[in-house]
Amino acid sequence: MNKKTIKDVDVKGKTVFCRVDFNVPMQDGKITDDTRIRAALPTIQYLADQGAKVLLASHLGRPKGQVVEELRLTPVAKRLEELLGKKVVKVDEAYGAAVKAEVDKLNNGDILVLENVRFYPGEEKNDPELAKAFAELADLYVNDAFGAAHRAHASTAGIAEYLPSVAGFLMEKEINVLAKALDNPDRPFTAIIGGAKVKDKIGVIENLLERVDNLIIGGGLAYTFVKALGHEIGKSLLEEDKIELAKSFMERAKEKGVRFYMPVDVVVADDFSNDANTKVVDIDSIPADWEALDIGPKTAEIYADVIQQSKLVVWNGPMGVFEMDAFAKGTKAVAESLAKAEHTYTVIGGGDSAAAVEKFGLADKMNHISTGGGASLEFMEGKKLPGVQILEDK
Ligand SMILES: Nc1ncnc2c1ncn2[C@@H]1O[C@H](COP(=O)(O)OP(=O)(O)O)[C@@H](O)[C@H]1O
Ligand SMILES: O=C(OP(=O)(O)O)[C@H](O)COP(=O)(O)O
Repeated sequence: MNKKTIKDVDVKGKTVFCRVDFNVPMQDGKITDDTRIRAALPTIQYLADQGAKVLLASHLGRPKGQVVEELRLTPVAKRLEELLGKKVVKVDEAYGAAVKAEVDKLNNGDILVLENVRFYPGEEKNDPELAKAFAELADLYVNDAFGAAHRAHASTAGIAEYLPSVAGFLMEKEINVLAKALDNPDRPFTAIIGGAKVKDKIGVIENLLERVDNLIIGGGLAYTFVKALGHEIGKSLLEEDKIELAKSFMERAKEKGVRFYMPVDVVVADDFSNDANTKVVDIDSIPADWEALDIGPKTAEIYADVIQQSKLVVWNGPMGVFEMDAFAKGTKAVAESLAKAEHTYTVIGGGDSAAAVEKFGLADKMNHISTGGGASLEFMEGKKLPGVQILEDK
């Protein structure tokens, strides 16, 4: 990464406005997965150890510019305190006189968690007045919120106009892993693209086709490709208006010498439910009234073989409706193959694929699980992330 990081600046005695992505899943006021808090610890710990006064800013959920009691960052600050084993102060606003008064009380190495930045309408509008108000609290801006790096908001982008701005360690790691994969991959390089809609993955498939050796397609989006090959797909997901695009992707793969893998068999169901009747059929035999909700065992075996032979695999999107056990086998087989591939560097592109790997208890077997779903997707599309662009070049 050609951006300055916290290692390139002196932070001792400085007040640092550190944007993190503490947008964690919550249920009944409890954090159900603290991965994102843990992922930010190296930066927070380093800043504190170096003698900075650390202000932590994050969004939580989508409160749309107003205070939503359940979306306060208080439980997050508490969890952070437990993880760090040291006192963390929490304030109920994110800028202004009351916050400034708390900041003035901080000693070097102290940590203060600000309130949910999306309680203010200016945040998502990237309002310069709000950005300035955030900047007035601090001497330095650190962006460690990779998961929100595709958002040009006041605390992820605007603030950098008013303060020296550098990346945190999580941001640096995420960008380095993804950039290495796209620009200088170890080969064979395989991308596995699944999930629900072709529409959401067009940019990623387009960009990856220029870079990979193998492209594996699965999930609901596969059936638009299957249809494009002339097979009947019954009631499986279809985006009629993307059939021509699917054809053009397959043609482009041929031109580029990219091996394009599609399901050869599938699990079909007579209902979109865990207790539906199911059977495994070949890809050219999907019954008219049934829908394909997972890849079949032959397909899973082929995909697993390709994974074992790859040096680098990037995975985005499940192979089937993995939330229901009846249709989780294909996604599980891919996850297990990745877990077992010792000579393969495995990158999980956030979102549902990360959730699937967690669900199967295989997270610690992956080399890199991105903390950003949308952000890693946009990066893999070749888009510039605003939260990175605004940081100072090395
Ligand atoms: N064959 C299928 N039919 C319908 N939905 C599917 C199928 N395969 C996967 N899905 C659904 O796709 C969803 C994930 O899609 P998406 O949001 O595009 O993935 P990601 O979050 O990994 O980018 C999951 O909820 C999953 O149930
Ligand atoms: O959870 C997030 O996105 P993700 O689910 O795509 O990884 C980020 O915190 C960004 O949140 P947002 O999509 O409300 O801007």
